Amino acid sequence: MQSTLPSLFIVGPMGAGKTTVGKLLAKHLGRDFIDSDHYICEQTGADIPWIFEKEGETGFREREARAIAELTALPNVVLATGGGVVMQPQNRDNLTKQGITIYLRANVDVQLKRTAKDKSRPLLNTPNPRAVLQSLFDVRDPLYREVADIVVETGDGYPRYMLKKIIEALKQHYPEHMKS
Ligand SMILES: Nc1ncnc2c1ncn2[C@@H]1O[C@H](COP(=O)(O)OP(=O)(O)O)[C@@H](O)[C@H]1O
Ligand SMILES: O=C(O)C1=C[C@@H](OP(=O)(O)O)[C@@H](O)[C@H](O)C1
Ligand SMILES: [Mg+2]
Repeated sequence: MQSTLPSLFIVGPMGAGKTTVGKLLAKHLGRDFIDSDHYICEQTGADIPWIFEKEGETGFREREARAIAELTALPNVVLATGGGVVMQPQNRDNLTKQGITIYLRANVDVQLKRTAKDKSRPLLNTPNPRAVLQSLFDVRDPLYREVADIVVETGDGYPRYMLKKIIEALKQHYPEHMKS
């Protein structure tokens, strides 16, 4: 029975497809979808570039930690997080204890391609986004792995294919929750 499946949290780097695939996953499971970045923007009444500009990354991380504490406590949701969520121990703790965490893993080439045109990620507003993505990946990949119950590799597959892979992984890891 799907109703007993805990809340699902999606982590991974910028451009992995957390927001896009998370929405599809929520729809497929008939659950509410929440994106922590959207939630933070709603609560703040401002977008992410504005928060970074006025409050710095530190201000954004404080808002993010409060949002994650609230959102990971909700039952029956699919929650897409921002790529930096794993940097704070209290976020890792909340993700680990309150639901099933899926690491959507993407290499730097894929991340670069998918984030190139979008200017809403302040950390990539730099002359060398590839170098930034690589150094973030080096630091964060072990932390994503630390919190993840499931790791799903995203290559060239379209969002629908990623959805299929996640459903297959959930069925394999949690057959008791995923009888269809
Ligand atoms: N599997 C995929 N294949 C192709 N494009 C994708 C895929 N997943 C996401 N995208 C595209 O990549 C961009 C970033 O996706 P997004 O969901 O915002 O990533 P994240 O939330 O992990 O940063 C969007 O333009 C989205 O349409
Ligand atoms: O990797 C990061 O530190 C960030 C990722 C972004 O979310 P996405 O991973 O959804 O792009 C957003 O939270 C913010 O720009 C910071
Ligand atoms: Mg996102």
